[in-house]
Amino acid sequence: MTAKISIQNVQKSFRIKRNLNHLKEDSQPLSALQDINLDVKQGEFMVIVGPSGCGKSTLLDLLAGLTKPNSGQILLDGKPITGPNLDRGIVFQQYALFPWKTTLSNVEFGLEAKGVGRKERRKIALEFIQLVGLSGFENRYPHELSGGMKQRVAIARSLAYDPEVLLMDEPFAALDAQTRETLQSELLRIWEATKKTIIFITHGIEEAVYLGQRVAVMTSRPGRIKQVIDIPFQSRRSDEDLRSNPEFVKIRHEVWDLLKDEVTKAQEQEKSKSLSAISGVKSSSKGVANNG
Ligand SMILES: Nc1ncnc2c1ncn2[C@@H]1O[C@H](COP(=O)(O)OP(=O)(O)OP(=O)(O)O)[C@@H](O)[C@H]1O
Repeated sequence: MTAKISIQNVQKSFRIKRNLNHLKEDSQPLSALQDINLDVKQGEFMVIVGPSGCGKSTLLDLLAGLTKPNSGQILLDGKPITGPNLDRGIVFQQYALFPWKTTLSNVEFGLEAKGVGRKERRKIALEFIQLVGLSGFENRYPHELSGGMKQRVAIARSLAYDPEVLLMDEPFAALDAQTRETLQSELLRIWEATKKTIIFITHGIEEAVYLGQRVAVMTSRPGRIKQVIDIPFQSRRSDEDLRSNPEFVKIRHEVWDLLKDEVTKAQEQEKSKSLSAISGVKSSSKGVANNG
């Protein structure tokens, strides 16, 4: 069976300036992603977890079609992704809502772009506002909503135009712990109701194990897929507190074991990046002084 999404031998690098002299030849490649191979099934909830700076957002941008890989390809239903399209919905960490539009208009926005008529648009938007638990807040503006509510609007907006795949880039990272947990279980309910394929990026291990049917663990930069772990829980939304279930705790440890060396490496990379940035600033300001 063809995978819904197939990431094949994907590499991505960026050119970064070595110092503040804006000379083209003074840039060097930074390898962000290397040899990424991952197939995601139709209707699957796939979580990608990795340390800071390992290339998670870069991977999501590639899936969204916002950037292109240097080599390799990403297929959606067997066809290469060549740019952004309404077949993929995206929810970012920052709410990305239009501040001048109400909840209803924000949710209707993608439908408008898809050419859905006014009456139908309203009907569909109201259904999704209800699905995310925001009935009664249709006429509120984003500044009148809490962080969690704004993220519900963003989810409703992405789902309303019926994308094939929902891409989520740390959507709950900016929320307080209680709101985050509530939205995690709400998201599972919404996923079960809509049967969408979801690719969810996080650096939270507990979040990954709670949400994912499979969890792909990434290495530190250049990001590769270190291992993909199957999460065996059938229904995660039972009354039982799954997070304290011994099996859950065991898998959480397993993911942490895979991740901890990568986190240490990522921290070392960050440290040396800051140091070279400082020395870059020093040498470039010296350059300016010498030139003067
Ligand atoms: N446009 C860009 N130009 C240059 N370097 C970039 C660009 N985008 C990302 N990078 C670099 O690529 C690497 C991966 O970045 P990315 O944002 O994908 O990581 P991440 O895993 O999402 O990090 P975090 O968890 O901290 O958000 C980082 O070293 C980052 O500095």
